[in-house]
Amino acid sequence: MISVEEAKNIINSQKPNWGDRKVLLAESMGEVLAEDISADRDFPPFDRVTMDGIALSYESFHQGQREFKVQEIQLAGEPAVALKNPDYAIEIMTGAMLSKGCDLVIRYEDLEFFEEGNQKNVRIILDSAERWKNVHKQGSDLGAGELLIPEGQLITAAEVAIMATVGCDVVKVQSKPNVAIVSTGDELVDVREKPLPHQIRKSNAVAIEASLNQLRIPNKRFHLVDDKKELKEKIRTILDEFDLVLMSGGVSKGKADYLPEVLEELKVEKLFHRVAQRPGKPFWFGVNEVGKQVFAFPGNPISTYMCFRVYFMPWLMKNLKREIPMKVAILQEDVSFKPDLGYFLQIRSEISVQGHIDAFPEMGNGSGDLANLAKSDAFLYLPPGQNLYKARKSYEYYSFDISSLA
Ligand SMILES: Nc1nc2c(c(=O)[nH]1)N[C@H]1C(S)=C(S)[C@@H](COP(=O)(O)OP(=O)(O)OC[C@H]3O[C@@H](n4cnc5c(N)ncnc54)[C@H](O)[C@@H]3O)O[C@H]1N2
Ligand code: MOO
Ligand SMILES: [Mg+2]
Repeated sequence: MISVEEAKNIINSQKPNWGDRKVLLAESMGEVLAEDISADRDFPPFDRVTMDGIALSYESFHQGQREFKVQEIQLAGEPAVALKNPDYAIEIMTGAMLSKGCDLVIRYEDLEFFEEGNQKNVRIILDSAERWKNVHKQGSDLGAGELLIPEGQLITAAEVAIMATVGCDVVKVQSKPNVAIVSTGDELVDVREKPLPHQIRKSNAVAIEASLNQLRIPNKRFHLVDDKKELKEKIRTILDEFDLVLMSGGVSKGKADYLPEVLEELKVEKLFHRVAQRPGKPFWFGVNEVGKQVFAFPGNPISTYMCFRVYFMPWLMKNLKREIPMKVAILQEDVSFKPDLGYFLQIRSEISVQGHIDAFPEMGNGSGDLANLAKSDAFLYLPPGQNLYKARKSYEYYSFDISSLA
């Protein structure tokens, strides 16, 4: 049996490759870039005027000239006009290409206009200005061909804006895994069915399906009966079709717990079976020859959900570049737990006035007590090696609410 930390390390050492696909830029938010994005031209692409005002020759201004004839108006979106000679200035707008022969822009706030006959003139009421004032010089941010966003970066609104400006209307992103969710067990009936006295509804697989749907991870749910031959045939096909498999039930020591055997017969190499934890001790994890992972969670509902949340979710999100930040919460009551196992305690959390997470134990009746899940909203990890966990200490915290990742 291995420790919680060892199990996490083994899972985290799996580096999956789910390939890539092309998506429309407008649908790329939250995806991970699968290509480098480079500048298609200089940033900015021309000497860009940054203030509404006039463009003129710096040399004339520097020599002390303060009055100029207004030659014409140049708006943003028009090709650059040429200054006739240094006695002229051109009225120019923010975003326009700097007029040819000009290397200074003075804003309207520093100008006075006056007429001489039909000629519109301008007077600059400013003592000094440097060359290129109010001009965002071509290529000053980045040169054409230089790297703007590296492959592997999460796409947020900032990346979308940059990609739009370099003309990427379609973008290559990392694919998300196509996940098979497999529940096993002859006692299980569908959610819509009315169970007979010896049956129960299959809640585990539905909870996983809903969580994956929230994160927009493609998935499909299967149910397999406790028959070794059928399990082997169906799991073989599922492994062919899907990138990874999440299973629930059938991994303990029962007479119908065939999964560890079946998976090894299908050449899924066992990387661990059994973790020193409660709940979830019989957790099985392996990988097949082509690198597809199988997470076989113990069937008790809290065990399945705990292993999904604590082991699978952080690994999945890390590989989608959406690392889940590790949080801690402060235990509010002493908790006694004797077995030498890591204990994932169900807790109800409250935010204290100081902004900490306070954790109130909601013990319930063990890993089959599904009803207790509704009273709690997170797991608190109490590491092995002690019998009494004192109040006011901080422990790793795993919230049930994953909506911030969606
Ligand atoms: N002799 C031993 N027996 C058991 C051990 C052990 O170490 N020695 N471990 C116990 C622990 S801990 C757990 S957890 C369970 C794990 O059992 P399995 O993974 O083999 O799961 P099943 O036997 O198929 O089912 C267990 C339990 O969970 C219910 N279940 C299963 N799937 C679902 C589902 N999709 N939705 C809702 N409920 C489900 C199932 O009906 C059983 O009640 O083994 C202990 N036994
Ligand atoms: O430890 Mo088992 O996971 O149900 O209680
Ligand atoms: Mg069993």
